[in-house]
Amino acid sequence: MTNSSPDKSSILEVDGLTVDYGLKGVSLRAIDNVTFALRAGEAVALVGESGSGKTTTAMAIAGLLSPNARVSKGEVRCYGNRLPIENDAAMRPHRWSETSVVFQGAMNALNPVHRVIKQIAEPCMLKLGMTRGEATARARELLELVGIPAGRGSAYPHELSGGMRQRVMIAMALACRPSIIIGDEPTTALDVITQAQILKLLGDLRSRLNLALILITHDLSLVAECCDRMMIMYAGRIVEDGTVAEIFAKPKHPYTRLLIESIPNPASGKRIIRSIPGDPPNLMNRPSGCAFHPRCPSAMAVCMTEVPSFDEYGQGRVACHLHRLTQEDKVAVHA
Ligand SMILES: Nc1ncnc2c1ncn2[C@@H]1O[C@H](COP(=O)(O)OP(=O)(O)OP(=O)(O)O)[C@@H](O)[C@H]1O
Repeated sequence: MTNSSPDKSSILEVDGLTVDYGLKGVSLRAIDNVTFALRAGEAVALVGESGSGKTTTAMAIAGLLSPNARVSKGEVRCYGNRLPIENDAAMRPHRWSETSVVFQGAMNALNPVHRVIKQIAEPCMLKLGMTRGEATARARELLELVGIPAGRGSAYPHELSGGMRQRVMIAMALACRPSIIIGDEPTTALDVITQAQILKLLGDLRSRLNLALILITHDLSLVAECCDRMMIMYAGRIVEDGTVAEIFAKPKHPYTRLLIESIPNPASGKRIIRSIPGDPPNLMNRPSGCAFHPRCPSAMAVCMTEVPSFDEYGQGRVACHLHRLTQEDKVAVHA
């Protein structure tokens, strides 16, 4: 069983998902044939440079795509049921129920004129059909669950610290008892200590509630700390997917290797960090073949013409012609 082929324990299956944005009369393919499965309680990081399609993937799963987005191909299934992600009205009952999102910058997401307890109680009334009294009791429980004394629920967002506001966002995300939480850079706006506390909270909640977590981040050190698996995206496609331990120890895609080499590592004593040469591609003019080929130090002729398909290894998969060639060489040597 591999990560690309879901087994019975998969709660989420993303199958060939392809999303285009319409922009001033032209169409931009933001994600292309994204396929993966997620098991209950699993924590997966979506990693890649800006514009690689991480947020589009997450918003499609959560049914929160912007109005100019179009799901051109593929589907998302939750517990085996197809979600109507392309249809705003049909998606309404599913939103925040199976999958919830914790965005960065809670101040923008919270309503400044309502007390936070009211904001947490609201989805409980709307989605779970609770009375105001029941919803308020649940909101108090949720506040305690995320480490805020229930009495603080009478505060307005501006009366809370950044870390507490992010905890409120997590409480809201949990309100409708989802199985999957998506954290879209959930700690980016916070200081390092608060960041660590919020990540610890997400980790604790994950094990207490058996939540699956999709963490979108640029920060690979966070991935190493809190995820089991990572998927690396480049120009709208997954290029590598595997366990965090395996990928950090032995990245197979040249892009993954360069991403990992670009993290500062004081322990290594290296003073010069290698940055990835060149810029991420313009998706209006996507490079042919493997989209990474213009920046790849190992590019070969085939990389310019053919989109690499996935090769599966151990618990992972990688889309790279070089990897396939190296494997074929190994087979030839052993023949
Ligand atoms: N609403 C939109 N309309 C048009 N293009 C969009 C829209 N949202 C995203 N895009 C484009 O889609 C591509 C993928 O963007 P997306 O936000 O999914 O990437 P990302 O990896 O999450 O980037 P970041 O790390 O900067 O958030 C980018 O080229 C982006 O400019």
